[in-house]
Amino acid sequence: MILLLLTTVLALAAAYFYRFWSVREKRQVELRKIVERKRAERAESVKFAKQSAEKLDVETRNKIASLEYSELKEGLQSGTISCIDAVRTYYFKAIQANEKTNSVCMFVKEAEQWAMEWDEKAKDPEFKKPPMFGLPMSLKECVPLQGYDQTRGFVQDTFHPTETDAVLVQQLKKLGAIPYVQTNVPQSLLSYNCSNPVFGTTNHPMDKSRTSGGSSGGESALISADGSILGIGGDVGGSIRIPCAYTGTTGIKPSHLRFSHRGVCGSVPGRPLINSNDGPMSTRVETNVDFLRTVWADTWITEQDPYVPPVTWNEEAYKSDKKLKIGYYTDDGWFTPTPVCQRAVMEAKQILEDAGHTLIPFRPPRVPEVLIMFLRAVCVDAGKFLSNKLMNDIIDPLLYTQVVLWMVPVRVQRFLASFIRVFFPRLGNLMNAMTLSTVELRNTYADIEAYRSEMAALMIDQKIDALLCPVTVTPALPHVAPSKLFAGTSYTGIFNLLDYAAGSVNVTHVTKQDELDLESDYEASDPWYALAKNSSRGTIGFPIGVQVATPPYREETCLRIMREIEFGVTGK
Ligand SMILES: CCCCCCCC/C=C\CCCCCCCC(=O)NCC(=O)O
Repeated sequence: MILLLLTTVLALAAAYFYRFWSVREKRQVELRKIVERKRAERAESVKFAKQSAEKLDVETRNKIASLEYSELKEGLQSGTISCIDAVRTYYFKAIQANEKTNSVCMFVKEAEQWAMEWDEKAKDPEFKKPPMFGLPMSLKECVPLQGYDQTRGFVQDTFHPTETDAVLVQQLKKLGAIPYVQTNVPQSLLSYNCSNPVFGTTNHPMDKSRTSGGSSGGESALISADGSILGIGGDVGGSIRIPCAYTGTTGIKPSHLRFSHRGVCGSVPGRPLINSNDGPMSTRVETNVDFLRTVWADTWITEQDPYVPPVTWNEEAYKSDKKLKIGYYTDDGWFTPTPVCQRAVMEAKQILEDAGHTLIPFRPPRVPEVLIMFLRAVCVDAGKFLSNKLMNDIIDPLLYTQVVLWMVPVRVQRFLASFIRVFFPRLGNLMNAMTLSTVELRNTYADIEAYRSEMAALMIDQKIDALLCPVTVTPALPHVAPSKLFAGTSYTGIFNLLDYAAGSVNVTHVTKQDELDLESDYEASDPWYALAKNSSRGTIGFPIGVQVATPPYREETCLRIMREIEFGVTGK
């Protein structure tokens, strides 16, 4: 009798799994066909951009291609450069950068037409050129651009072009900027590598086996390979700052309060307290400054979206010579960064002290707990939304570790945590991160609000204007590592949890001595430290950035400090 019952149960289970597997296989075949169509569409768009770029003579192209941001802007304003020539130059540059990095999702064909329309308008002597007249700009793929997909790396979201531009894109178009290319992202956006089944894997320009970071990794690869002069990324846990740090570029995530989120869908909708925001990325801090100074010159954004407070650019704060008090830390007490990431902070500290600022040791309290709050609130529903989407898609192999973690039922995670804690305490603790109930989630929201108050009090009491710290724990990682090393986001995630402005700026490069220090001083005391150590080997010459953070509405001070660090490093 028992044997019969057992056989029946096993047969039913096998039938269920067979059905599940065959339905999924059928869907996978459909999805693979969609990928083929999308890739063909991308190949067409590359062909179009190539043909357009070839219409420009090589001499003019080389001249425009060699210009710095301010020179290009000036040339467009004075009329020595036409919008169409600028767009064709940047089509050409992006094609070349893409061949090296696979950073482009789609070229924006309409960019040609928009450029010609602006050139036509400029023929009228009465026409007043808008401040971004003719500037080619790259956009992270998830930024809503009318007529183009925002797949976020999901095959199921291809061929669903958005009908309305994001408020920021509307503003950019009005200001004369020309979006000419969409750049790659990791599937789901919730990762700091850059790979998806639709457009493939984006590579670091210095080494194909490493990632350019994520989720704005298409942007960082394109910009650092000289295929874009200014791009828009997005950041909910480091997605602007980590790619910038990995590639030697610079970017800032403003507090989410300063941009509109109308019609914008991040990695997980319905996420009230871990705030994502768009932000500029480029090779120079002043390019980012110019961008934010222009889009915040008036209250246009607030007029389109009443939820955005009418706070305009504060030039006084950016230009101020008031000496600042800056709290710094090289180790957040959760994940000790590799020696080179700590050295970068100490060098930036020295630069700021030389400029007359006061730097004091400061470590945000209870970072291990903060990381749990961050992971719980960034996933919101323990990964249910994402795992449902992923189960109906082709899953990118570089995301497997993370996906498995989202698939394991939370009660099982909690049960396993008590054993895992014995030999891998840090993972054991994080295995309590995913929420079990709405009660737990509400408590976490309350904890985040309390933490914001606590940090505000600490900084006000000690009169601290800004914080300086590592961006992350290693130089650019091999593609597969970020999904295993999500614990390394404690340095960036905390500033999304606090909703601070936070930016990343290059300070140094990995040296032979850094590699020796890694071998002698960095203990591989658990699997995460071992992975960080192993992955950091062979990175001599890779760029290393630092992070500057300020409370909301102090983006100008954050940029001022970033600019001072950049000046101290480059002398220009
Ligand atoms: C072991 C316990 C289970 C935990 C499972 C957690 C899986 C990892 C989840 C989140 C990792 C967060 C990484 C964040 C990287 C930066 C992403 C970002 O800023 N994205 C932008 C966006 O989403 O818009």
